[in-house]
Amino acid sequence: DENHDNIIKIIRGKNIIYNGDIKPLSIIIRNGKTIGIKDYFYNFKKLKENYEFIYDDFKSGNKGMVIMGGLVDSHVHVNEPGRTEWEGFESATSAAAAGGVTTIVDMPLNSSPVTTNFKNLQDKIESMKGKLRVDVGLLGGIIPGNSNEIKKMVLQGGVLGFKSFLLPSGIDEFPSVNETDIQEAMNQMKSLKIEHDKSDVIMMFHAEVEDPIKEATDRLQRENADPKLYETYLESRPKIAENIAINKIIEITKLNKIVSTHIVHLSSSEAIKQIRDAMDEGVPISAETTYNYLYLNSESVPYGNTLFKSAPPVREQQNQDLLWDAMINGTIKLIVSDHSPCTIDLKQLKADNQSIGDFLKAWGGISSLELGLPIIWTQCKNRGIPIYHLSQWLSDGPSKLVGLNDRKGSIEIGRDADFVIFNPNESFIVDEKKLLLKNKFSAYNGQQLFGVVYKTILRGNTIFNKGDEKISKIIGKRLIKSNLINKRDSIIHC
Ligand SMILES: NC(=O)NC(NC(N)=O)C(=O)[O-]
Ligand SMILES: [Zn+2]
Ligand SMILES: [Zn+2]
Repeated sequence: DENHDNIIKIIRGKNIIYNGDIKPLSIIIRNGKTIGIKDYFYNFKKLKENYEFIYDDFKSGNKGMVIMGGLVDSHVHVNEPGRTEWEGFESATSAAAAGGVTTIVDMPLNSSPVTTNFKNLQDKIESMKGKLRVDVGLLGGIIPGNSNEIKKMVLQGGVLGFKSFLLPSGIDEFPSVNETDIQEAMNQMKSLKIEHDKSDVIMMFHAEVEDPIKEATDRLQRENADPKLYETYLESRPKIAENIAINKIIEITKLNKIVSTHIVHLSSSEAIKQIRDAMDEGVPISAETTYNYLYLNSESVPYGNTLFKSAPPVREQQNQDLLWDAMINGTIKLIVSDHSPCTIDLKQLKADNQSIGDFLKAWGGISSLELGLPIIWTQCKNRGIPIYHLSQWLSDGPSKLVGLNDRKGSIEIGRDADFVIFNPNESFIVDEKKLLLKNKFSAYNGQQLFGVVYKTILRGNTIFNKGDEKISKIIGKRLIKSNLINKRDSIIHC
């Protein structure tokens, strides 16, 4: 395939993010892998073989371009098979490529069937064939009574981890779990770690409990609060719903010691301290936050614009600032999209962009997969945060979470030659109609963002150039953890 042509390819740039720094370098690539990182003025004749440039700003002039490892987005709801009118592998991986994202990890819902057993996993893998524009990893789902599916989904299905909800997910086929269900799953995960030589994978949780949300919602409805007012929705999902859930997960993780757990899409800044204290005690727990919680704030959500609805909710500006503090002090090490698109009617909106939706009835999920790099860079630029953090937070953090960091993440010898080339000083106004996503409605429409993607490279192959309206190379692969690839059990490949 495209990765065995044995030709030496070179990327030479003045501003390459490498090893926590940004400097002029030449990157040597062969068969889809980074095999050398040399000085900008390296004498390529030393290679003693033909080579070609993928990108070289020595002649063209740098024009401020920055090069970093391709983004890894470990929290994407692709929703295929089944709900392909919401998204699908073709549109999701095309949007990813246009956004400099070279790896995505698909959540076990809102596809139908949900990925909660080996058979459904095979259906999912079948549905991926001939569609992948970037590399894709899969997560399984933990629901009541399916813990007997865990080992097979890892050892033969190659899932990178599991996800479960502590309250209803919004999808009937994917019910929430209680402590008993979690412990049953944990027992299987421990066995994977001990009996199957460390074939352990990450266990992720949607961390909100239901009671505080029910109480708040009932009170708001008794008070006749306006459901089209974002404030009403925000009050219906108080931080304590996250704080209690996270405390439960920390206790379960402490009890089970060797199974690593992860809090997805942390929004409550009040939970940062308990997560940090647990991490400092050596509890194998981590947390992510999302592009949305680090860019948007509740004060700015327009009346009735349910495109801004997610669960947990986008909270106040002050909460956003505290999440940024947690990024900078290393409590939160990764930022993901939690791309959760749906059709516009499920948002209680019409396609006219003027309509007003009911936040309490609308689907919870914000669509942002294609915009992560400019969303986060714009915030970093405004907050004076050095640009090399992008590689740590948007590439290395997510790839470490799902055990892919031997191949995916920041630029490094031995890793896949995945890169994004972008201009951090150039801005654009988000035009939702130009997004490659299937449902072209965005909470970010009209925003001025800095960081224009010029080129995306997947394993040494250019898959996107600025201005491309479709991604024609279909060279994405399904990703399985390296220690499982050569397992005696037959891994099913897509
Ligand atoms: N079923 C979903 O897609 N849910 C997602 N929805 C959000 N975040 O609003 C999520 O991650 O919980
Ligand atoms: Zn969730
Ligand atoms: Zn999600």
